[in-house]
Amino acid sequence: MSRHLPERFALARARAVIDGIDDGLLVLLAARRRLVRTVARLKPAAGVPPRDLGREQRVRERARAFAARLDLPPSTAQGLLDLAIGDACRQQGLVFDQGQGAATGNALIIDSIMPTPSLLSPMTPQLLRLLPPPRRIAPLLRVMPLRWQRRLLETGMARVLAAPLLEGELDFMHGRRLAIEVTDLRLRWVLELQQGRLRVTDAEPEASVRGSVTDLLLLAGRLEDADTLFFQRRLVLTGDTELGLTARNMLERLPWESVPLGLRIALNRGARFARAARTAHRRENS
Ligand SMILES: O=C(O)C(=O)C[C@]1(C(=O)O)C=C[C@@H](O)C=C1
Repeated sequence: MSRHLPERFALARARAVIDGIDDGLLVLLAARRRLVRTVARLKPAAGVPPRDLGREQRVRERARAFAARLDLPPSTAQGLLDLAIGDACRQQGLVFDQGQGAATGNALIIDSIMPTPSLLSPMTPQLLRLLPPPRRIAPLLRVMPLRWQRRLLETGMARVLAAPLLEGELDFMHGRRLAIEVTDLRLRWVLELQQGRLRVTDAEPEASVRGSVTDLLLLAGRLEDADTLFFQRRLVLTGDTELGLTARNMLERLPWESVPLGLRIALNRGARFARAARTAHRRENS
């Protein structure tokens, strides 16, 4: 029995992380539902039918193409999207037939009047403006318990920083505490290197890196470099300058190629999306 102990322990840990990821999926599904509510309100005024099979088709095709790049079986992506679209249909009182997506009841199907993707792209900023800005998403994130946030973050960092961690590039963090503050999401995590892994701790930080979720994502997705972000004060360093600067230099040298491809794509897409949404919101407010 005891010879299985390390494996049992590792198994329990891995399952706990899976639980955290499942929670993340549910948070995203809840966010999708909120947007479906907005879309449902807009459709009658926009003269668009409640059920839109063309759109559903495109949603599925996008998911299939993205899944292929992530090495995810197409049927898994298909199943997930069927679930999300089915939920959105029920939410709007539309009858969802999983097979062909044929709507019954009162829902109108006027596929032919749907805009082609090329006509859709100029609308993107308008649609993006409908997304809640990060400060409005903050309360939604707070429903995710702190220990789940920690688990997600620790797992994410372990994957992104696997190579520098192995090569000892983060050894300067031993016993040091650096905070990452996501200002618009009102989130803060204090990081410390413990037994070769970056952990989130409750201790007070010695230095902090502060920025908006979009700018931090742009940095993580390599769409902006640390130098520019710090120079433009979109990222701000406070506290122990030496620790902060060492962390900053490390970020600068991060071997991006060593980050798993799927994660790189996800970070890059997430960052582009966040940037486009921010630009759309800024235009609206200017
Ligand atoms: O985009 C819409 O109009 C939605 O209601 C959302 C959604 C979806 O889940 O993606 C659901 C039903 C529509 O037929 C098309 C798409």
